[in-house]
Amino acid sequence: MKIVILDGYTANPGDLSWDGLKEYGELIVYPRTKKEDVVSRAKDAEIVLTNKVVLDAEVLIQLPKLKYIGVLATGYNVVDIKKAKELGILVTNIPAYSTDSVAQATFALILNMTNRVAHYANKNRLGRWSDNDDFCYWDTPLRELAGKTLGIVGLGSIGWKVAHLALDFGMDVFAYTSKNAADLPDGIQKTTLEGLFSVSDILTLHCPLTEETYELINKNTLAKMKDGTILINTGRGPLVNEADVAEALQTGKLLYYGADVMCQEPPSKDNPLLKQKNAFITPHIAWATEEARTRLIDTCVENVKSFVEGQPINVVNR
Ligand SMILES: NC(=O)c1ccc[n+]([C@@H]2O[C@H](COP(=O)([O-])OP(=O)(O)OC[C@H]3O[C@@H](n4cnc5c(N)ncnc54)[C@H](O)[C@@H]3O)[C@@H](O)[C@H]2O)c1
Ligand SMILES: O=C(O)[C@H](O)CO
Repeated sequence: MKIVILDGYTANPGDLSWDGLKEYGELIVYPRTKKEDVVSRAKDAEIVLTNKVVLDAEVLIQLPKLKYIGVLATGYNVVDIKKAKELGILVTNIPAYSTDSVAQATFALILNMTNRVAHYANKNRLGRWSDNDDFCYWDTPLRELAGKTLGIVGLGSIGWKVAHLALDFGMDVFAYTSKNAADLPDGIQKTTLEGLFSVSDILTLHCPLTEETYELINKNTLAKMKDGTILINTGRGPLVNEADVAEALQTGKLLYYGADVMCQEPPSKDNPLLKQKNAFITPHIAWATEEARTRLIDTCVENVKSFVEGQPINVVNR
């Protein structure tokens, strides 16, 4: 059995090991693969593993030996899962490996906006505090989270964890979710999408990228939000229309945009959000703690083992 990893570098830049996979076949690990090389690299493989290399219908039909795609991520929007199913290719993902890390990163973005730690540390390096007349100074709005309303789109593994952290901060928590209101823990209130837009001081996106959620945040939905809403996106870039978000940041409709993901990754240098003073963008690293990447690789090996043994787990296209 030939196993090909198309873009192994980000999950394992050298500090972890793919050796667990060697038990299940001949393993070839490419650090990264350009679009034009995908078919030639994957064509003899029964098992292909990808994090962000796109396997769309056009690619899949050129891979007749392929039996299994293991997505090295929770979000599996890079694979055309319907076409894969039609072709008899099983697709799995890695659920919940980075829940704690992504929830932490979500609050890192939020707390950066309320407390601006890097801003003050940088100014103080330049002598701003030393030159001050009083024992303290601030030149950004300082905000307390307690009593503010957090709106969550998608109450899965990450949304759930974020909700609990928010409750611990004393926030009021609302969620747009298909779960029954009665099944939600105390303190998390179910609402409609419209309801969520109108109550949230901070709105955070934790749903997958699908046809339904593509550009969920756009000119029209932004208009339904409170003036000065904070928007957080650690889900996927295309959950928002970036041009509309950039405009909302300029008009003040959005106070801040905090994102770990962008529509194009890496983004082009002229993406307006990168230069926007009230946008704080991290380079898709919420998942990338050593702890989470270790769990990712462990689950990847479990997924491949289960597939090879005929009892596949974490299948997303049954
Ligand atoms: N930035 C990162 O490093 C990083 C890391 C992990 C995951 N992610 C992204 O976060 C997403 C969520 O991860 P998770 O582990 O919580 O996944 P999950 O599958 O546990 O939860 C997703 C939730 O979204 C809900 N959902 C689906 N469609 C929806 C819709 N239209 N409206 C509202 N809710 C909807 C699902 O029912 C589910 O409860 C992933 O799909 C991925 O895109 C990003
Ligand atoms: O979905 C995920 O797991 C992260 O975005 C990393 O790819």
